[in-house]
Amino acid sequence: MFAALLSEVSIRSIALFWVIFLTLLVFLKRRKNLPPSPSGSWPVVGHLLSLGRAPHLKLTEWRKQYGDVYTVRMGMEDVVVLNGYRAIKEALVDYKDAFSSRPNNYVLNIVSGSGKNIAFSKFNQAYKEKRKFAYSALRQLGMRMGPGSMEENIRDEARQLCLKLSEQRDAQPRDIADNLTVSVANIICSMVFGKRYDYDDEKFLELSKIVNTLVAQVGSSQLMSVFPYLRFIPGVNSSNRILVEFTNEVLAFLRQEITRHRETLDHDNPRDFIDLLLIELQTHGKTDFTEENIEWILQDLFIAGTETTVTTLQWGLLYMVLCPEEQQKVQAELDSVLGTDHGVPTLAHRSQLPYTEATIMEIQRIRAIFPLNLPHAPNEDTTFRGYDIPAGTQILPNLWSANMDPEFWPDPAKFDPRRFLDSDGKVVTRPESFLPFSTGRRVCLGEQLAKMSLFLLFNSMLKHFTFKLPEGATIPSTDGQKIKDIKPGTTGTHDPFGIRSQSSSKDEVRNKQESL
Ligand code: HEM
Repeated sequence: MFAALLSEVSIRSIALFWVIFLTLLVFLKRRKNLPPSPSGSWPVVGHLLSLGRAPHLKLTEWRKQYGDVYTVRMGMEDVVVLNGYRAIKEALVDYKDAFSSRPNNYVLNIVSGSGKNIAFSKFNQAYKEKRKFAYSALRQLGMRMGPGSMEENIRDEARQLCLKLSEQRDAQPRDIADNLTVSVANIICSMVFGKRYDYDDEKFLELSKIVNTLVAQVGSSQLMSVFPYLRFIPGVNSSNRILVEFTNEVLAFLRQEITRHRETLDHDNPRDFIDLLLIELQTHGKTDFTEENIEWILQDLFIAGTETTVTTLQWGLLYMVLCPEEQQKVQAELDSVLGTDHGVPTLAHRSQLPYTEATIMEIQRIRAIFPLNLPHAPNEDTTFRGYDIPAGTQILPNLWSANMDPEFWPDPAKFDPRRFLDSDGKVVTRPESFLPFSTGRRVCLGEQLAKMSLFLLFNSMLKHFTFKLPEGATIPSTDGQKIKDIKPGTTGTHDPFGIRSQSSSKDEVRNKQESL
């Protein structure tokens, strides 16, 4: 009986302890002074169930009710969401010293050696040096003129791409994503290794496959970022294994290239990105930036630079297919400026091709490939708009909400390149509420390269081909809900669609292959 009484007392004490503990927890949480939070957060999972498969849409919808800055619970973690151009710019530009770090993220730590690269590095001295080195190397390569310049390398890829597409012209309708991936990955290879690979080079195909799988795996492992303990569950931990294995394979490949470069390095004649980084490191060696960082930075360029550009091109072609009148306008402008003399355009044509330029901007506005940007975090406890945001809190700048904001973009779901033209028909420079590459300290490092690649590849394809859906095909959806696997920090892809690339007007490839 005594034992029974004791156990009853113990149970009561334990229950009482939990009541007090949970009350204190709730009380302390309330005192955090975080931005408001939507209702409907569940224990353990938080708002995850409400966010669904296209969180950027739900987060944009919540903006109407909870304002530009609010807090959601991702699992057990508070995440502050920034909506609309003003709040995003204020945080990332006006408060750039505060909001330039990255949060801890289990999956991103695996693929970045816990921040040894640039993209997922915390904001510290080492980050500043890595970014400065990489930025200056990209600039030097970008400024080279003539053969071997970045522009010439991209034009060369554009020629190869058009040749490949013309070989496949009479074949079955196809998803040309693989061709685009080869072109874009080769642009990075030319820049980083100083060489390109053939379309059927096994080593190159293997590298592309590994990089693609890695990017896809990061996308599908986001639940593990929220609940890292899932990695101990059999079945789920296979994605953990793939992430580790493939990251190591990419690094091993890059290490070989770095060794090859070091052995043949000529300080007076840097050939490519690796040479420039090695020289920079040897001449101005810094303690916070070592040779190990070089391989992680190179991996950054492949991971951040390939799928992003390919997905944008795919969206572009899809919109051209769905809006044939826009496709015709772009082709008419290309024809009027390039005539039949130029196989592929040059960057010098840019200023003469405003409609084409505006079309590429509209593609990037209407389908932001990083709708929720990469996650940011405050470097230290920060007061923002009257709220107290602790250091390390995950911040999601909802780029989608800016790019699709009806205040800046009337009828935002309509594909209309004219939004980016002024009354004189010139391209509006630096339009507000247009943030495909984000803004502030962590703005995309490859923005210039990406813009060059998009311009030269997109226009070369439209110069030589008209893109159509196969006869009888179901019209692919561009509904944001259909963008698959969009999670913070990953790119989204639309459903694969078969595109038939056809010669324009006269049923022939527009320019003969010799002129390509
Ligand atoms: C259409 C193509 C691309 C788009 C839309 C894009 C977009 C972005 C965005 C939104 C970010 C996150 C910025 C932030 O955290 O606020 C980013 C970061 C980054 N991007 Fe890009 N990107 C593209 C292509 C490229 C290319 C071609 C490269 C390099 C070759 C590249 C390298 C990087 C790197 C290294 C970062 C991390 C920057 C940092 O944390 O300091 N990106 N990009």
